[in-house]
Amino acid sequence: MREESNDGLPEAVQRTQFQALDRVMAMASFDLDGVLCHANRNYLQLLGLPQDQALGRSHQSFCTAAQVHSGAHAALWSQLRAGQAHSGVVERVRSDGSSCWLEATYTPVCDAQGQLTQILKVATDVTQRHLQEQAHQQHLERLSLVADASDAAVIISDSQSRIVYVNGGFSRMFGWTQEEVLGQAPIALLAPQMQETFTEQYRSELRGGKPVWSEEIVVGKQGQRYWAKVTSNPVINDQGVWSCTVSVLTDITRSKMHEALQHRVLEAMAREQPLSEVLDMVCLEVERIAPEVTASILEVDAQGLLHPLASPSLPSSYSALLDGVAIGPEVGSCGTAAWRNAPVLVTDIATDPLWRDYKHLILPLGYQACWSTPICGTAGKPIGTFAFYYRDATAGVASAYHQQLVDACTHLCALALEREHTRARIRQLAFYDGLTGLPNRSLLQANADQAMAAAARNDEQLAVLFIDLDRFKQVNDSMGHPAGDELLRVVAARLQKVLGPGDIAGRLSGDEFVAVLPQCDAERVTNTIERLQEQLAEPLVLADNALAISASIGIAMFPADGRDMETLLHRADMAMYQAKSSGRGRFSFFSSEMNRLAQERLALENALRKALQGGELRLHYQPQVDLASGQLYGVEALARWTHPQLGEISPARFIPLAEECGLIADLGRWAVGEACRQLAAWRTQGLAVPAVSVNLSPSSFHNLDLPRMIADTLDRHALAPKDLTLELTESILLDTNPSTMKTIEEVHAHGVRLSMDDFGTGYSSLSYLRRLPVSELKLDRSFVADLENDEAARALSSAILGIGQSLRLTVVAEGVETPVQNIMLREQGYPVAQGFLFARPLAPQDLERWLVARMAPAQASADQPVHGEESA
Ligand SMILES: Nc1nc2c(ncn2[C@@H]2O[C@@H]3COP(=O)(O)O[C@H]4[C@@H](O)[C@H](n5cnc6c(=O)[nH]c(N)nc65)O[C@@H]4COP(=O)(O)O[C@H]3[C@H]2O)c(=O)[nH]1
Repeated sequence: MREESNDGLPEAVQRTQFQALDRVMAMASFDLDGVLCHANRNYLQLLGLPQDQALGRSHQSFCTAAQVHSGAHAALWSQLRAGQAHSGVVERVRSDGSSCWLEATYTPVCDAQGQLTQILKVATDVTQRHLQEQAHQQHLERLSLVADASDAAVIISDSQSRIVYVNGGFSRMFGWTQEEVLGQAPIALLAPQMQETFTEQYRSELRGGKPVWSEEIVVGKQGQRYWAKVTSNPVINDQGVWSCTVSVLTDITRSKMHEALQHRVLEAMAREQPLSEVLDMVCLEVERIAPEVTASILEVDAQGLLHPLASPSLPSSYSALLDGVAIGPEVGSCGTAAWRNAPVLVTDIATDPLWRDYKHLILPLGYQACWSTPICGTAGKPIGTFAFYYRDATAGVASAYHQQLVDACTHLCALALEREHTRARIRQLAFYDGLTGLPNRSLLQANADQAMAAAARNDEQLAVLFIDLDRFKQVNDSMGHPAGDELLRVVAARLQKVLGPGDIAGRLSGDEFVAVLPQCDAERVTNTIERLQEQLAEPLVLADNALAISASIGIAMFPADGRDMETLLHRADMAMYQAKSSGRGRFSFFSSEMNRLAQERLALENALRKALQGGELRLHYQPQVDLASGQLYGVEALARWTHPQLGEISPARFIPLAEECGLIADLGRWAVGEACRQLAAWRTQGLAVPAVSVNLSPSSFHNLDLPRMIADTLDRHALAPKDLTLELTESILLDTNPSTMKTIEEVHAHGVRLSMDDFGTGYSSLSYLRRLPVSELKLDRSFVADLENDEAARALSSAILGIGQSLRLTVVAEGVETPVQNIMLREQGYPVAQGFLFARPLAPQDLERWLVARMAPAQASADQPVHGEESA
């Protein structure tokens, strides 16, 4: 190796320096082709080559294949040949193939003429250090990999609480990149709601070298919230100074929600709080954790109908509207979620077709979106729905945080609902008869006790019915027990069909049933029993046999026959035996007087039914007289019944009976038909009867067919609609049946006149006169009776006439008995009157005589009475 003296030092000094370098450094020189020309001992040692094998080798042979192939080697040599030095750590290959790392400087060397002649290389072996650094680097990379792969968010902040590092978990959890958060204070960033005092306390702990643990609600870049477990460890440096803090945040939202909800819900369940309270609490807790939602829980029953269970923050009027709605493919979010058995998210209620039929209920409450998830029972079928309503559809609807809430809640709701179902099932087993589903003896007793206490408080009667099936043993023995069971089930169902909402039914044992009817007198009992016998008599086919069912029924009344259930049951049982002994399908009251009355009433009812079918009913006609001219204005048809044994029965008795036993519509139809027939017959005889009035009770107007029936009848007898007047009573206004008004309007539209009977005795509001299309008022006879002696009656009759006239209605005075009444009414201006003064209700032939007598000019005056019914 040639020595150069280009730095101006004396050659001896230079030599000494070189010798020193030669001792400690590896040195070599290459010609411009890269051939090794000289290598000192250190260099040869480093490469593991003896001098004779080393010299003459190319520089490239000491390089790695990668350096050669990548062109790095060629680039280095181009640089050197261009006269540029190169320094750096380089990897070189030893003779045994292993790698060594050199801290090397390649220096191009020129001769005295400035001509580049060789490349001088000075190097130190840094293999050891390099390997250590490499290992360290790898270690760091692995650490960073671990930190980034972790789900936990890691933050390193300096002693000023400024973020210097965040891992990948942090970015995934909160949405910020490292660059976005560097230099920020972690607490201000993630938990801005925290008080300053918390931050102070936190820093003071860390400064003291203590780790800090806490559980906080933290917020991410998009406002998403987590419940996080935060562990912060201070790092204290060699000088004992707090240099930085490593904080690890773990998402514990799910477990925390479970914990918060579960704890409260399970505690409430353990305290036996009612289901609605438990579920209300779930909703309120959810709304506390996530104030942007309104929670609602609905039940889905076995028939697929929705029932509100809890929605404490929604108006109860809204929930009530959902009660009984059937689930289906387009029934809002909840009905659809239950139908699909999958969550349903509707982000725009106003336009989504699923809400088409329901949006008008919820939009006015300010909600835009609704997300509903089915609550599934152990069988996997939906037993309820859990929904979030959102006022603002843009703010994190159905976010991961909400999903976690839903997961926690649906689980708890399922638990609470199933527990309720189990309890209901236990109650069912303990208190209900397994075969028929009716209350068993214990529940019957409890319910009856309550009903009796109420009856005693309100001074009301109550009936206990002991019902025993006839020939049940025969069915059981001949057709087998399954048929017997089926028969009992059918009887239970038919019994329930007959009873009203406040009535109580139960099965005692075998074929013995009991019914308790609160607020019930003997008449209602008889009606109920008749309906029950009718129901039981409906045809029934069991095991291919047609059966006729009947029951013997005994009745005991509270308080007359006993004041406790035991006594009443015992007496009803005794009465039942009495009924059974008199034949099948009978009933008997425990009290003989009541029994007599009830049996009489039943007999009368059956007789009326027969009378109606067998033509025992007749119509009598009472004339209505035009007071100015004395001419006949019309006749009122009044029903008459002569019983073969009991004789004449007053309409005041048989009309209400016909109402109660459902015969009134038939009676009305018959009366209209008969009155029209008679009017037509008179006209054929040449008798001028201008019109006939027929009384119809309110329930006749329930029949939508009535207008057609009336039109047909008029046609059949070639009568005009104005020939018929229908008399209604003011009680029609209490009738809530939707058909009533429609039927009245139609009859009126056909041209049949309507008359308001007994006017002045009923309702004080006269506004109905505007609603009802009547053309006639009938002044009640009580006013007429008092006319002579009572100033007020006179004033009222005059006022009623005034009302009639101002509404252009004909006013007919009823019950005119004396000439003085007649004169007074005439003076007041009454146009028409009716009463015993003119004639009692007359049989048709008597009316004919009356008319003939009246028409004969020489005969009696208009005020001359004719005694019809007495003379008939
Ligand atoms: N004290 C007295 N009474 C007089 C006088 N003039 C007539 N009357 C009686 O007053 C009643 C008038 O009939 P109403 O007010 O429609 O009252 C009727 C009517 O509401 C009802 N009714 C009668 N026939 C029928 C019918 O075919 N169908 C329906 N639904 N109800 C009927 O039975 C009620 C009673 O009918 P009746 O016993 O026939 O009683 C008749 C008649 O006999 C009088 O000057 N003095």
